[in-house]
Amino acid sequence: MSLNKFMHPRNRYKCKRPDFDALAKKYPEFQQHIIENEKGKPVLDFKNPDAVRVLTTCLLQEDYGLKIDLPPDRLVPTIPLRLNYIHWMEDITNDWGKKELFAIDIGTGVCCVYPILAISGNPWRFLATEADDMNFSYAVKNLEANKLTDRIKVVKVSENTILEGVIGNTEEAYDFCMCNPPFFADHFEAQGLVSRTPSRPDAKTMSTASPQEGIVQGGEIAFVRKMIDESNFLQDRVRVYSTMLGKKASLAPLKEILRRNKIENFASTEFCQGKTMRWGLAWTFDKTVKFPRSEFSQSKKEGKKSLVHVIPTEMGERRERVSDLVSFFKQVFSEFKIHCREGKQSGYFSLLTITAAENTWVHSRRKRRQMMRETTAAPTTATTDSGETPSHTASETAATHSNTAEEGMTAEVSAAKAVKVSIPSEKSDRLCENDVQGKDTQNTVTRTEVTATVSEVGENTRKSKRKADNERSEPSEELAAKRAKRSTKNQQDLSKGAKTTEDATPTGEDEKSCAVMQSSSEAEDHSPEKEEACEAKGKDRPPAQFVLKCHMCVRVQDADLAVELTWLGGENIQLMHQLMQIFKNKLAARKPA
Ligand SMILES: C[S@@+](CC[C@H](N)C(=O)[O-])C[C@H]1O[C@@H](n2cnc3c(N)ncnc32)[C@H](O)[C@@H]1O
Repeated sequence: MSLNKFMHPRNRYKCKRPDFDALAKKYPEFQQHIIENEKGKPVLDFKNPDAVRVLTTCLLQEDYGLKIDLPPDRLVPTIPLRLNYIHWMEDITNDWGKKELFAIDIGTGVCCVYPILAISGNPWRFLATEADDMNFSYAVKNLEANKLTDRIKVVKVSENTILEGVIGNTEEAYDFCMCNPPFFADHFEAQGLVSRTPSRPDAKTMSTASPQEGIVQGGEIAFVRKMIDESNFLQDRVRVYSTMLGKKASLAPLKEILRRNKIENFASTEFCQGKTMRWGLAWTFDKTVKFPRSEFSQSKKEGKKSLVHVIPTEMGERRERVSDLVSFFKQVFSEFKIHCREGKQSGYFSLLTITAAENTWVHSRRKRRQMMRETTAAPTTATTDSGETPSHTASETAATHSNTAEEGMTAEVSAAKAVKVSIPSEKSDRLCENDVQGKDTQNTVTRTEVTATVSEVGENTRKSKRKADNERSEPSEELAAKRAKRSTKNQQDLSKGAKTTEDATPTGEDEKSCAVMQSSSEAEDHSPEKEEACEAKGKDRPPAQFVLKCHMCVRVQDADLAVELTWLGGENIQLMHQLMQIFKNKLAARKPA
């Protein structure tokens, strides 16, 4: 999959890819490396390091007016990928109210690629460091040949230091530093023999880095750990420290190191180009610095339209079958008046399409709230742990509790304060009957006592509650008109159903099950003909107007069973999240077989 759509929006190559035809006509050295692919299109052989080198020198000449000399046995910087990092630094520093920035490039390489690209679009200056003799002399030569020495100063450094030995004894302050560290711990890793799984196809490009450029003891994690240590000593001598990472797996341990060093203000991002992905990590000791949000993660989050819940091993060990689980879910559907149509099934999976005409799970909560109010109208005693009368009434307390637990949204529960509410045993029986218990709910209801938790719930929960409350207060015709409008939209969403599933960019296990889902024509077909055919066969027809429609896949996953919901349409995706939580709670509350 090409990642170009996630290239930085200002990357000049995002919409206008290098024109190989035009470059070949203008630069004879480039022409030599052009081959025709099977469709007769001129392409470059990216596995040939000479071809990659010539592409970089031609682009630097054509688009930046620079004459750069790149030696044959050193890393060739690819320009479009490098630009993403520079644009990220522009985004970070954009609102500082200062344009003329002074920055550091750690390990600048043979042509100071980051500084030369960065100063072409910004009034910045750079201090560039390099530990390798050959790289250093090429860097000096290239800067001189292009008259850039007044804005970029390159210094030869010892490889035992990263920043401390360079700026530790000076007074100068820098706005930011950037770095493309050696990624690998040894030759095996550098050749892709360690981290590349056998199932992955061969890399489309060859690394052109020499060992001194690509390999460092301990790999990139060790290099950046040292950088973090040194930053801890240098503190705000550099306002923002940053680095690129070659492996996603390095992000989590490095973030942990930052946390352990009590560096709380940090951010990561993705640099995407073609089929290549790199990661950026930045941190600061300055609390006023605000890091921009990563477009890539954001879009992945928004595009994620399926939820998977694996039923815990203890239950898997009961040798429960897919069909048992489906029967269980059918009871839940009937309790919540959710229409269910069965699709393909085997001993290993079962596909269902579920349609809810109304949000019965919120209604059940309302009913229970009402019941709680009635309950607390009777004399109750409510005390906090400290023995004080809580400022919340018992009914509010119980309602909040029920809201948090049962609505099952991903509410951020914080500042929890336990309040014990005594409820007459007869009433609590009624509560037990309907209550949804489970480990996720953290709620305990006994015959004689309800231990409720007064919680601050996250903004999401509040918003959705506000929306529900507004709807409740709307006149019924308005509500009906609104519902009808939504329903039309839902139908339109449905006609895009297959695409929605594709957009979900599933990974790993998700991918397998989605593939199964997409192959199920019955589950996908929502045409009126199909609905009528169902009716003719005596099958129940799904409601034409609905608040939620999704696919459900119950399947064997390793030793366990899993249930996956994939959004097809409805009021909002939050309803699917709520329903999944209801399922989780019901699953956790059922009695052992
Ligand atoms: C992966 S290359 C990056 C080169 C260039 N910045 C680029 O992006 O193409 C890493 C560079 O860091 C240099 N290097 C390694 N350790 C260093 C250190 N402690 N200080 C400065 N440079 C170092 C290497 O010689 C090499 O040129």
